[in-house]
Amino acid sequence: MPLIKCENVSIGYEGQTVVKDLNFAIEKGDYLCIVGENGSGKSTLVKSLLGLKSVEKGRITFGDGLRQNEIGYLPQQNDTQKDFPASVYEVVLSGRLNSRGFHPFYTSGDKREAVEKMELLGIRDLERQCFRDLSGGQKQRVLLARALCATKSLLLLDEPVTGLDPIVTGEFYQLIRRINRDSGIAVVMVSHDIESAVEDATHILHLQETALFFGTTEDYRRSRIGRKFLGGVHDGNDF
Ligand SMILES: Nc1ncnc2c1ncn2[C@@H]1O[C@H](COP(=O)(O)OP(=O)(O)OP(=O)(O)O)[C@@H](O)[C@H]1O
Repeated sequence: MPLIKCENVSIGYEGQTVVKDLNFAIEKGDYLCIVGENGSGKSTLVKSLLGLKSVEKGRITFGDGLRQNEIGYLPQQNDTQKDFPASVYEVVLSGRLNSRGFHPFYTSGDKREAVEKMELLGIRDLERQCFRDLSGGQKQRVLLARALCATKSLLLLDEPVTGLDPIVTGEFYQLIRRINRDSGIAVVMVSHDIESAVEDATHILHLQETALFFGTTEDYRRSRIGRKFLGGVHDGNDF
């Protein structure tokens, strides 16, 4: 059974449908990149996967032990998050909040988990530092550790490398790859960087009002839509 299954899903705002008739599934250990132009509905779909926005039609179901509140989410960066006045440790630990339900206090297990994730991502030495004083790359590692504290099976990353320089971007992709391959955690990443997406992802969902393509990366590379967006198709007759 898939971790997430979307069947005939349409989502919109005040009667205006933004994405329609989406069908795709995410299995354990998959690495899915969601690509598409600005305004194609990527973040809207993310909100529905997280349960923050209801669907107009169709259904999203969760399986294989995943519950909707156990998705490890790394949101798109905004200025408020950048200035968050908390220590690295507090930010990472807050990843445990979603699964705590009505229990407001962290357990020793939660604290152990936060330390483990900081070690895994090489940020243990930053634990007492204020989040807002970190570099962009360090902040993303902290937010990734936070997301990992929230899940055992699925990470959802919304444009995680925006604003990072090419070296830090490469390091970040490498981390995600390692987590996906070594821990078997499924990754769903919204990305504008199609070229890097096809390097790492096992599956591609290309959105443009609906799914222009959903399937394996290999099939995407061979498809007309894939070759067009990867720069391989130059005339209207190519197939
Ligand atoms: N809160 C909202 N109310 C009304 N319309 C919205 C809202 N949020 C997004 N939209 C519209 O929905 C469409 C899809 O937006 P969305 O942010 O999901 O696209 P996106 O693919 O994530 O874009 P980008 O790549 O620029 O982040 C756009 O036309 C946008 O204007």
